[in-house]
Amino acid sequence: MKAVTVETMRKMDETAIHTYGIPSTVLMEHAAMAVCGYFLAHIEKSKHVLIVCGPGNNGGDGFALARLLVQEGYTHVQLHCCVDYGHMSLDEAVFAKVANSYQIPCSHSEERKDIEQLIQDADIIVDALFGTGLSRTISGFYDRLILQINLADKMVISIDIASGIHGNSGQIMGCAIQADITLTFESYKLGQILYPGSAYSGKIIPLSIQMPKAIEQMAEGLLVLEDDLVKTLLPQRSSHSHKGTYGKALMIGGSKEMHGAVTMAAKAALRSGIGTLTLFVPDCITLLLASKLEESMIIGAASEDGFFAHDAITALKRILSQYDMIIIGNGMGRNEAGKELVRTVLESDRPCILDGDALYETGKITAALQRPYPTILTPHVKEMSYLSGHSIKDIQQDPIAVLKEFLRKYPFSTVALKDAHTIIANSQQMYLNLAGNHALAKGGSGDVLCGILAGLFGQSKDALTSAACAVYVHALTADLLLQDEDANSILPNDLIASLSETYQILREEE
Ligand SMILES: NC(=O)C1=CN([C@@H]2O[C@H](COP(=O)(O)OP(=O)(O)OC[C@H]3O[C@@H](n4cnc5c(N)ncnc54)[C@H](OP(=O)(O)O)[C@@H]3O)[C@@H](O)[C@H]2O)[C@@H](O)CC1
Ligand SMILES: [K+]
Repeated sequence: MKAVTVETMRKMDETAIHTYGIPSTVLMEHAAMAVCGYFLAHIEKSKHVLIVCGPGNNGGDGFALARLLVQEGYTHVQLHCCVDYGHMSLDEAVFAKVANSYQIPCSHSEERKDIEQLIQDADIIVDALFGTGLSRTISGFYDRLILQINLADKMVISIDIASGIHGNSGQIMGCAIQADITLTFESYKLGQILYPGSAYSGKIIPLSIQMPKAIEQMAEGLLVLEDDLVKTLLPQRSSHSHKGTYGKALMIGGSKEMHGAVTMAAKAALRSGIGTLTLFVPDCITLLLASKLEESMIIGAASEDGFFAHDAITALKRILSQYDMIIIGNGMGRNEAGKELVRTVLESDRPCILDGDALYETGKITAALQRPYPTILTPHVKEMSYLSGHSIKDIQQDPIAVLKEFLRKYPFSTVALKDAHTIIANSQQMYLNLAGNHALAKGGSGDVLCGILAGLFGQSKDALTSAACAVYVHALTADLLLQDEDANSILPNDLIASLSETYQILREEE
């Protein structure tokens, strides 16, 4: 499954229609059948269903759905149509006439109180106002209608995309339906993944409308991470292997006040298959870490006021080349010595992972990212702002454009841009993660992700796939924990303790 732009979705529709010769009304019927299938599985036939139809094919889906629901035995189906036949798209008019011939009640009133009554009588409102064809700010009658629906506090199911969200940017075009569920066709639309569109979409459920498989495979878009895909990307372990096979990693970080960050990153790396792990930490926390981590080696470097001191740089230069990969940043804090440690790593030829404070320091020396060696960065939006020079608002509005620009500048980099929906990208390809939940919004969660990434990268040596897998494993672990525990109480250490279960699930054969 991919997340695509409106233009790509339109091209996919056109290919199905013109190259494969599938009539557009057949696609619309398939769309309505898919939505009807959702109703049959989740919604009782006695519920009062109000379907509000706009002027385009999204409205056509609504009319086609009305007929199917009635045919399946739904007893209270009511349509509200916002335009007359003359102002409908051709396909919508076809299905509007069919619904009419079934004598499904259809209101056309623009009177506020009439619509209010329909809304009050409904248990479920189906939003078929606008789909991917929304082209301008919503105003007038539609604006009032959307407000009335939002205020009614009924269950709202949006067809394809919550009306009012711009399908590419996720911006709200004046106003938007606040959906509980969005049943989206064939591919996710970028706008429903990006903020603020994602906040209006409710739970997004993709449904197939039986397009030829090759169309989606060829389409340009972000690949959405799912169990089946991650199973194919996850590094395999071989029975003929030894610790050297799975990476010799050096993890640089920690400080007197943030030793927990490097500890959790280390534990997650160890539980994600790294071959050997050596920690390089300020010497004031060496003993503390030694008492918490038995499986890793620990090198204490010069410290000052609880952070790395300048002499740590010379020590690092002496040992750096002995390792296959470097991880730097977790709990390191921000000081001049830390910045020079980051520079030392970036000026070496070692593949590296930059996390936490190392991302902040890298923001001051971005030219060093032009290195021709694998470099994985795991910024959240604020850290991406340091790295890219773009404002947080710009990044949230168009993360894909910011990522593309960044990766054009630093083509050996791989970025996991962390947000509610993390995007993982290199200059060739992008993945999108939709798994995970708010239990992850806690200090230390990012360190666990970094550790998972280190473990997987040590095994696969492939920056993009290990970053994609790490993000998904981290998120899926939180989702699995949420089945039995409350989000308040799920801690980063619980994620580490549950990693084995997640890996087992992802290694299961179909
Ligand atoms: N193609 C296919 O094969 C399939 C497509 N499918 C379905 O079709 C949907 C896309 O259909 P669509 O392209 O007709 O767009 P949609 O959003 O329904 O309406 C566009 C209309 O709205 C109007 N309009 C726009 N903005 C406005 C505003 N602010 N205020 C007022 N009016 C506004 C616009 O006017 P115009 O810009 O032309 O002046 C035009 O009349 C897609 O999301 C999916 O649900 C499925 O059936 C599967 C097969
Ligand atoms: K809609």
